[in-house]
Amino acid sequence: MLLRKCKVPPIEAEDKNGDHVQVVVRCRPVNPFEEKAGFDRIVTMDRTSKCLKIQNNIDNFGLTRKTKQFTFDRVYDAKSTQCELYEESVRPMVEQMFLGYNVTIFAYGQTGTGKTFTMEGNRRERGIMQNAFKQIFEFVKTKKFSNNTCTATIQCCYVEIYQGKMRDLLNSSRPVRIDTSNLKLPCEGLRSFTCQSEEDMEHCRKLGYTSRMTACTYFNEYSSRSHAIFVVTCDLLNTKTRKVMSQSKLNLVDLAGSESLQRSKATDLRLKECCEINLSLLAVNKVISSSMSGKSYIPYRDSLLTMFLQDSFGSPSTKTLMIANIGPTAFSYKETLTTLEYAHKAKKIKNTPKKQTCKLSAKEKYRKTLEELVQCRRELEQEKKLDEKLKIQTVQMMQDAVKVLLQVQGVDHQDIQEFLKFLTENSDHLQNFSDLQNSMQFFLGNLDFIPVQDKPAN
Ligand SMILES: Nc1ncnc2c1ncn2[C@@H]1O[C@H](COP(=O)(O)OP(=O)(O)OP(=O)(O)O)[C@@H](O)[C@H]1O
Repeated sequence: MLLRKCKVPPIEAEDKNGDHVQVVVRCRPVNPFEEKAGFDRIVTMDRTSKCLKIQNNIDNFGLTRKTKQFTFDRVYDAKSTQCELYEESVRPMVEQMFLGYNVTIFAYGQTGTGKTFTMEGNRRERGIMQNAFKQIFEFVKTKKFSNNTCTATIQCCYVEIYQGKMRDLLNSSRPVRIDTSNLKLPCEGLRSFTCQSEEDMEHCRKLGYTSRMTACTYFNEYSSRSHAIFVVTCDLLNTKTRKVMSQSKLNLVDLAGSESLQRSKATDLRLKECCEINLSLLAVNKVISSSMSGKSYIPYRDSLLTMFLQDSFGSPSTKTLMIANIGPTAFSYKETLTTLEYAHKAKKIKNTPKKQTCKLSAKEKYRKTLEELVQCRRELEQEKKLDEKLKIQTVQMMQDAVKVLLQVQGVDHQDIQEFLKFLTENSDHLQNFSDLQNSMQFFLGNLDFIPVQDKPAN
């Protein structure tokens, strides 16, 4: 087991494991058209080594077969389930929203590769959205029951970008326009709904989904012709002090699919849509390239999509997960290779400055401590039995975390002192593994709600 000890400040700001854009690749099954035409399967994956290989098509002389290899944060082959993808790659990202981060999860790839299936699911399998709604309300309920010091306000809205215009998918009668000065939601006129349950959110999703622009194209019977962004905002309020403890959001993005103009055989409106989609995806590509090369000017303003998602690329308060969807056969070799190269490039974007030599701000330190504890709890849950060394280490880690918080400016000292007391009194009575887990759960449940002001630490 990998049990990392919480560091007592100063904590070095360079994060070795998590602040790059996370990139996973998902390959859909062979479709009936590819099956019938007998296209070769050209993509192979190894989930353990996270490595993916793609073979090129045999050239005109049938001579060369070259293989290109890529490594990503995770790879999912055609047999992988929605549930596996969610549990391994998405759940830890959504968890970050409760720590005050803005989280963006987006599906990218050629048309017909399964972006909408991945995000919205179908009648048989829940997609990322439904699973995220469940996770959010599980969190809200746990917190409300574990202590009554906090309330969470969860709101959602659903917007589509179609042919360079924004449209509110939950209220199409009102005009919507971009407003980047509004940090919480870079939009004006977009209607937000307050949700009390997972079902409320699902209702909004379904409502928006049915209003989306779709059309039958050469590649996909139900092709999305727009970029759709479902935004969940989460405001945590301390009921005792009435202070807002954190405001964060989750962007769930189903991008329209890229298409080769030549191969798509599109004409008229479909052709216009196709051009518009490709242009906005090119703008995303340029933003990724500029963020990666550390340029000071990032061309966010090149498209509505990049303006709306501005804080998803290269911002220190954002965690981003890109799901690159691809097809498995030689039918789309070129497009698949382009998606993989693009995704590989995105993997190099860092959401934090390269190296910070200054100390972390109080809020960052607080978040980091919570992150370490959440990670520790996850690792603990995978353990089969509790040994004495593990117990001592974990309790020590919780105590260190409390000390970190005590040194952070703006923390409500009285609350933290209470936890320290709780830990000291209880550590000797931890008899078994579930005691330790409960204690950790209790600790995290309460710790999450201690307000921290964003002042620099001493
Ligand atoms: N992993 C998968 N398992 C089973 N079916 C899949 C999978 N991925 C995609 N499909 C099926 O492939 C078809 C195309 O998927 P989908 O519409 O989600 O593609 P898309 O990338 O969103 O396309 P577009 O960009 O044109 O909107 C659908 O019928 C979908 O159910």
